[in-house]
Amino acid sequence: MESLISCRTRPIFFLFFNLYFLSLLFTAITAIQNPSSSSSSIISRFQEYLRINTAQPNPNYYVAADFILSQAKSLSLESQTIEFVKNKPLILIKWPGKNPNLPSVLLNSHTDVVPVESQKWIHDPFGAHIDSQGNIYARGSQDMKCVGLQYLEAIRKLKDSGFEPTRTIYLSFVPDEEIGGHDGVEKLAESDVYKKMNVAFVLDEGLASPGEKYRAFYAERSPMWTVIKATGAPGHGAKLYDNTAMENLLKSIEIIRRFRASQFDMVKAGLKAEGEVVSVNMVFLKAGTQTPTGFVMNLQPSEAEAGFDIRVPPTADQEALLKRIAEEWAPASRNMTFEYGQFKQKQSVLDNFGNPALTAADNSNPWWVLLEEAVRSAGAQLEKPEIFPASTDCRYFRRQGLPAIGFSPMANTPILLHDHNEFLNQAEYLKGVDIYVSIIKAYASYDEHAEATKESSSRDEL
Ligand code: MET
Ligand SMILES: [Zn+2]
Ligand SMILES: [Zn+2]
Repeated sequence: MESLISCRTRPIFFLFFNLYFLSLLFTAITAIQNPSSSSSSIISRFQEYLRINTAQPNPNYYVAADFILSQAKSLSLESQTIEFVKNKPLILIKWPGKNPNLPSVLLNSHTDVVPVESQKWIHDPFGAHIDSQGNIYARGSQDMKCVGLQYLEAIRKLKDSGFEPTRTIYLSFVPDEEIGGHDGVEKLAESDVYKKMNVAFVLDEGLASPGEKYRAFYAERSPMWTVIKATGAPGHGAKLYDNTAMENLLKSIEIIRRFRASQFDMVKAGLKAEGEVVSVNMVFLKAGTQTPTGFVMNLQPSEAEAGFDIRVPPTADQEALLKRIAEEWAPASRNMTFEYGQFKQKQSVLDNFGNPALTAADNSNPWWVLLEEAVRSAGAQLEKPEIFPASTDCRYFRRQGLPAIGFSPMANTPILLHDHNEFLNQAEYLKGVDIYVSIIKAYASYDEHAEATKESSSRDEL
C-alpha cells in the first residue's frame, strides 16, 4: 500500500520514463526472440530476392516462386502456386481474417523485371550490392521486388506483435507484368480462384519520389505500342527520287516528333502533369539491306519501320488519337501501314483503354481515406494523387470496376525504374516496411459493417 502511494506521488515523467524503458526492453527481447525481425535480416531477405534473376525474356520464375513460398511458410501463411500458363507460376498467399464474410484486400506485386545492360551498371544488377551510403543496387530494387517483400515483412511484424486481421488479406506475386500481364494478372482477374477471393480493393505499384512525400496513383495511362511501316520503290543509293520507304518513314517521324514536343511542352510549362499528356517515344528503327558483312550502302531499301511506345491518359480523346495515327502518322497515301504491337486490332486497343478506369482518391472512397490516414499515422505524408505515367497491373482490376491504388513507399529516392543503376536505400526500404505495417493493419481491421452500425447508433444517440 505504502509503495503504491509513493508511486502515485512520483512526478509523471518518471512514469513515462519507465514506460519508455519497458518498451525498449520489450523491443530488445522481441529482437532476441525473433532474430528474423531484425533490420539486418529484413535487408538480407530483400537482397536474396533481388539476386534471383527474373529479367525478361527469360525470368527464373521457379527460383523466385520457391523463395516467396519459403517466406510464406516461415510466416505460417496459406499459399498456392497457380500456372495459368505453363512455366509462369503465380503465387497466391492468404492471411485469413477473423470475419471471412468481409470482402478481401489484395496486395499485388510482379516478380519479373526488365532486362539490363550489365556492363553499364556500376554494380552487378543481380548482386544487390550495398554501398557505403546504404544504397542497395539491383534491377527490381524499385520496380518492384521491394514492394512484394515489404508486404511480407510488414505481415511478419504484425504477426510478431500479435495482431490478427479481421478482413482477409491476399498477396499475389505475378509473372509477366513487364510484357503486358496477359499470362499473369489478366488471367488471374478472369479466374474462378479470383472470384472466390471476393476482392474489394487492390494495392499495387507506384513510383519513387525524389521528395519527402510518398506518391500515390489513382489511374494510369494506357499503353499503345505501335509499329509504323513504310514501303517504297527500291533503287540505287545514288539516285534522288520521291516516295522511298526511308523518306516516307522519315516524314512520319518528323510529324510524330512535333506532336511529342507539343505534349512535352505542356509538361515543361507546368500546365499538365506527366500522366496527363500523351507520351510518344520512338523505341526502335528497322531498315536497310543486311548481308553477313554489313549493310549494303548503295541500295535504298523497299521497307522501313519504326516502333513507338505511346501512353494515353484516361482523359485523352482516344478516337482522335487513333485517327491521327491512321491519317497523319501512317497514312496509306504515303504507302504506310501501322499495327498495334500488343493488340493487333483497333477494336482491342479501344477495349483496353476505351473505358477510362479511375479510382476515387477522395472521401468517397474509404480505402483511399484509410491509406492516407495510415501513411500519416506512420509519420509520413502523401503527395496529391496522380495518374501513373506508365502502366501497371492495376488496369486489369480497375477495368472490372474495382478500386485500385498504385503506391510504392520510396521517398527521397531518384526515379530509376527501367534505368541503369537502379537502387533503393536500405533505410528507405525499412521505413517502407513500417508504412505497410500501418496500412495493412488499417485495411485488415476495417469493417464497414461495424462502421455503419457505429455511425447509425451515434446518429440514434443524437
Ligand atoms: N509496367 C510496364 C510499363 O509500363 C509494362 C506494362 S505493359 C504495357 O512499361
Ligand atoms: Zn513494375
Ligand atoms: Zn517496370
